Amino acid sequence: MIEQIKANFTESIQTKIAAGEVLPESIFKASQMMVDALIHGNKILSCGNGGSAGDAQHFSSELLNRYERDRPSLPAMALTTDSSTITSIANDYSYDEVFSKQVRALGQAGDILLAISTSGNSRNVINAMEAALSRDMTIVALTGKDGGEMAGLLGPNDVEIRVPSSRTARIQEVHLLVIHNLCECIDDSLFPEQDAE
Ligand SMILES: O=C(CO)[C@@H](O)[C@H](O)[C@H](O)[C@H](O)COP(=O)(O)O
Ligand SMILES: [Zn+2]
Repeated sequence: MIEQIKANFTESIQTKIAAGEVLPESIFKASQMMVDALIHGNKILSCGNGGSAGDAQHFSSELLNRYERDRPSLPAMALTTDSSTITSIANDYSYDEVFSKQVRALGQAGDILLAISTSGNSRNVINAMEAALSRDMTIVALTGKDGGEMAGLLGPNDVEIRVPSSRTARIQEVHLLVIHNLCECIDDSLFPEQDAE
């Protein structure tokens, strides 16, 4: 197991190095889409399953509260947190609808959906993207592997940030780094005068 643990560290580091070569432009583009939405009074909704649900909440908490510097709260909402809403939608309709029904209720034109899936094939995330497109929202998709079905849904105004790995855990580890970079770019763009701690 010790060798396996070491190999996991090595693989994670190598995945981050590979991602650092190919993802910075799309991360920056996604951050500027978010900045533009926030400047215009729009908000960011986020969703994903399992570890990606945690990532969706990690991102929204950093906008609603803060990332590294004191600055005003920014409007974001994870669609993964309201157990009453999620269980009733899953119970009465389908688990595939748990995010899309919330997007149709809360999403407004100009808002952004941060859609997170390592496979790109989670049906409830795909349905949330379709709901977002029907609401004239734009999409930032964090994916991995071959981008899955999610990659094929994106238009020219959307951004896919696809981690070059086929292993779910390694992809998730890079997704968190992507989220922190998005937060840093947003803060630098909107609040350049506030110093990071
Ligand atoms: O955290 C992990 C694995 O590291 C799991 O909970 C994982 O997120 C779940 O299996 C998800 O359902 C996978 O969904 P996705 O990334 O393919 O959309
Ligand atoms: Zn995990």
